[in-house]
Amino acid sequence: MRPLIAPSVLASDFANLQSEVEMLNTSQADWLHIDIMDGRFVPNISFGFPVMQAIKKHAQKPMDVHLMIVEPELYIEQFRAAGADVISVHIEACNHLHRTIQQIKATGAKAGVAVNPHTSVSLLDDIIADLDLVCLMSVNPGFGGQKFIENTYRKTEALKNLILQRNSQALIEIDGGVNQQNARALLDSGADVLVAGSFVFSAQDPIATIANLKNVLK
Ligand SMILES: O=C(CO)[C@@H](O)[C@H](O)COP(=O)(O)O
Repeated sequence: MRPLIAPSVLASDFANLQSEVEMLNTSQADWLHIDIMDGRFVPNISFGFPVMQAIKKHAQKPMDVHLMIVEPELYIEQFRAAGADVISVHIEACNHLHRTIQQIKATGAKAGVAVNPHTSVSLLDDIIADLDLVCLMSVNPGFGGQKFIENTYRKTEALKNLILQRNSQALIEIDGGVNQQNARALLDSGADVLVAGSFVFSAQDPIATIANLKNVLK
């Protein structure tokens, strides 16, 4: 049911990862958003396969994996084996995006493309029909806790139009700076999935915060 809520585990307490994942299991979160950073595509390093596998062991919800890495095609099968249900690669990181999307689908995972704030969604025109998800970055990727970029509303509308035009089934995911203030307007612009990291994990009551996001249209 729209919206899907995908808390970003990057903002969780890594020293208590099991209990954070168990908290998400009991919440109204739909997916767990997993940010993989390589220190090359983005100026930060997050975590890799062992941590993902540890999360998967306790997670009762699909893992939505956002690859902020160069040459993602080298690791798709490994991410799937580590428990990814949705795999998104950056358009800016792929020389052969169509091939990489087919590679993701061949593993049985859903295939997504992530788009940096400066990249026009018009570049997705010839791939949109093949996608399950487009992750629109509403901050520059690499860090949690950044300020939401307002141009995202316009971009979401443009992407929604493209999806309708091309008869695509792709969901629109918004990632970065999402909170209770902008959630409603994002959904009105066409968003389907809201990623929220610091807004959820720095809240006094993350379960209630997730519920409020989930029910923002009611
Ligand atoms: O991909 C990223 C950052 O690169 C995001 O998933 C952030 O982790 C979202 O965190 P908040 O902006 O909600 O704190």
